[in-house]
Amino acid sequence: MDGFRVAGALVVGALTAAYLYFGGRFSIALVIIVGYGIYCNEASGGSQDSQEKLDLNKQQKKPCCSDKKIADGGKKTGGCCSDKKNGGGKGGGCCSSKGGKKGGCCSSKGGKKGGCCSSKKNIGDNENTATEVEKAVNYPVTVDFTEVFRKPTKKRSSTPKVFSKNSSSNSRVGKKLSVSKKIGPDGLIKSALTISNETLLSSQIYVLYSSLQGAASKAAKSVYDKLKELDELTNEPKLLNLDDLSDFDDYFINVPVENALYVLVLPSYDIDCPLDYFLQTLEENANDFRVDSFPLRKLVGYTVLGLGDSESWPEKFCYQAKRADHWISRLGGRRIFPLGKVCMKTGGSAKIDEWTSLLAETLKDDEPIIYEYDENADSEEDEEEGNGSDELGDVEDIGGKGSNGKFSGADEIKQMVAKDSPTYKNLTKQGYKVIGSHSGVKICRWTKNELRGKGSCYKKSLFNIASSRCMELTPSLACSSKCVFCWRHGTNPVSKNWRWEVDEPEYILENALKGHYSMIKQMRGVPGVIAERFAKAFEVRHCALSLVGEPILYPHINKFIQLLHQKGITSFLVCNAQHPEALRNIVKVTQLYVSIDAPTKTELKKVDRPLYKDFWERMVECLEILKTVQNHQRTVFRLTLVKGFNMGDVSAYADLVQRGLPGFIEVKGATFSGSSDGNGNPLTMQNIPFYEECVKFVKAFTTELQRRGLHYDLAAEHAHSNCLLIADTKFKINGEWHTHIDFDKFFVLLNSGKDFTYMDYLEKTPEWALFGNGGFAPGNTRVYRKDKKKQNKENQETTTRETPLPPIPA
Ligand SMILES: Cc1cc2nc3c(=O)[nH]c(=O)nc-3n(C[C@H](O)[C@H](O)[C@H](O)COP(=O)(O)O)c2cc1C
Ligand code: SF4
Repeated sequence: MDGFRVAGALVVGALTAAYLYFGGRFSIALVIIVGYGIYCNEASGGSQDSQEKLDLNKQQKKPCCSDKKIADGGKKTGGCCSDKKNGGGKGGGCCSSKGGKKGGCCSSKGGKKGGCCSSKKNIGDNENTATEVEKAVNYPVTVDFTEVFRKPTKKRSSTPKVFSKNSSSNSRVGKKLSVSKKIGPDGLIKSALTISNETLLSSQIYVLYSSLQGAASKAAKSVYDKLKELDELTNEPKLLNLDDLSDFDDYFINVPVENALYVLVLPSYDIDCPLDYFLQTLEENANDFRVDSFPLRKLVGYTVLGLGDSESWPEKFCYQAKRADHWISRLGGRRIFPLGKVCMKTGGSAKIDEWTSLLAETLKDDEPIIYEYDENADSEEDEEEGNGSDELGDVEDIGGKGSNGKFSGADEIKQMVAKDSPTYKNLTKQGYKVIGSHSGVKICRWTKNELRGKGSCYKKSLFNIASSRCMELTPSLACSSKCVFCWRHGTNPVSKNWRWEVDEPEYILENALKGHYSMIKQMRGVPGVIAERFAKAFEVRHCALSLVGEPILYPHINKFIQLLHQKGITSFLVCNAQHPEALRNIVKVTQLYVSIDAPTKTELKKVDRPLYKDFWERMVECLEILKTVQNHQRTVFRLTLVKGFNMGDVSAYADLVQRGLPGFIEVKGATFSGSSDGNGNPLTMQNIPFYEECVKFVKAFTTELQRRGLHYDLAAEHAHSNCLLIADTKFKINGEWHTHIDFDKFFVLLNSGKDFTYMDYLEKTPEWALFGNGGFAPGNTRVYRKDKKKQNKENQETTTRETPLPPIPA
């Protein structure tokens, strides 16, 4: 066959040459030669060609040189190195075979199909296949860090420096972060992210802490001081208390600056504490489909230092720090240094120093920091099986596994204020009686004052309450806001919803009354106590449901109110306008308050620091409820004025009044409750308005309401506590204000079972309580403080600004 083709070629060649010799056209001669070539090729490859292609494909799935089958028997299929037969074969060239037409191999520049080794064209063709080959044999994948350790383009250095010893010429300049995927020996996909020390040193470090008793706050300060000493740092670190953050999302979904690095210093408590809310927020964000899956990838990195007590809480040692570490990692944070766990019982501060020094060294060290994580760890199953952890994460030992697959530490129903908690100690130290695990009573200073004939509270002036027979109580010490003027902020539990053990309403009322009466009893030796008032004080007539926290959070609030009424105790319920559903369902109360702490969304966020993201919508909904579903109640807007926060815009307040149409608007200047250090209350005396400023505000407010055609006017006042009352003019009957309450009538109506409204239990406002008359109740003797000028010798005060007062009364 070959001889025939050679002869044929000679004949065709000779004929073509003769054709040209006799003046034939060159193009036609070329066509003849090429046509013959194709003919020969078809004839020889013909039947074998398709099989050849198949074989070739098979070969491509295998490493070339070691393919025994090909080496032994391949004739026209792409052979390979050392295949002598194929060495000169036409169909399958190999090493150094320059002329191979098909299936070239090593160095084969011209190979067209199924090549190997360094044939450029073939490598390109087989790229995907090659990856599969690697996977199939589970080749170790080299993680290339080289592009990472380039100095970032910034002022610190003029010449780009290669930091890594592993760097190669392939590195791409300017990339700070490299992600390489590999399959670990366990078959799980792992990623390695690396970060340069230059990036760390030029980051903005935030030392964030939470502390109940001060240890974590001290530790955070020491970490902060130590990091501040690092000359290599471009930016001075910042020290922040987590309790002072008005919105965790500003730091844990968004980041304050693009080069932020967090160092968290966290204690652990197996009782309810503010840290719970922080952890709950992290967890919620990690599971919230509306939140970007890895919002904290924006961070340069983070690390957590946990403080705890391994002797007393061996199983829950630093469990909250571990949880924080876990959730930040789940949110995409890159751990740049291992979680520290320090037992504060044994050499705590030395260990904190050691951890901090190592952290500082790590920041400076230009060795690669490799952060590995298991991408499969995102599912709860993995958490359950402990797969979701890495060596540093150490998450599987955080509590046990709850029935729903979450950590038991998170699942356990805790007590809101357990007896051994710092909150409990704080409260009792300040004269509170904690009832059960979530309620509290405290005898109010006005109750004591009235017992001694020294004046009554503003509710006496505005609504006829007998302060000496009033019990101030909350069935929920926890709140869903962190108001700037709340003196309890920083230690009381915060939560959007109820998540604690629940005490029965009967139990709470019985023990609250016991607690209240025991506190009254203590007054018997106090000079000046009026015997008659003292005796009557053992028959509580009013219950101010406020004190601290959010009473409406308590799941049995309605039952509790009904129990009060059954005992002939009136109910003054104050709520924070964040729980519309609960408000909608609230039963008849003597007076229903809604706190309006600011007139606009921005200001409300600033003042109340609410936990709900839709806090404004919630408040607006509550106002609508007052106007509609609850319009049979005696409704009151309570405004607490804080200078510099919420005293600017009477018009915006008027908008809210239009929405809710309350019967009354009670305006009260905020009370100074101590300095901001420690309790997270940012107010100073400069934020406490003078009474004159409150009056000015109220007058402007009333004018604005009237300008809008709303029938409100200034009705009463209690100058002593910076308090004024604006009322709907429907309470001005025959030219006389009726802002007071006929309590007997209220109970008669309530017990009648008939429908009734607030207009059915009114009482005339006495002269002394009307606006302009000061509101100091008769039967009491005004006492001036020694250091205070007697501005008014009558039984009347004008301002409370000079002396810090106790917390805001109900
Ligand atoms: C009531 C209470 C509960 C505690 N629970 C734990 C705990 O579950 N795990 C732990 O490791 N440490 C626990 N501790 C120890 C504290 O975490 C440790 O004392 C820490 O230093 C307190 O920090 P702080 O002073 O900043 O609040 C508890 C301490 C108290 C008082
Ligand atoms: S201030 Fe509040 S708790 Fe105190 S007596 Fe007046 S209404 Fe009652």
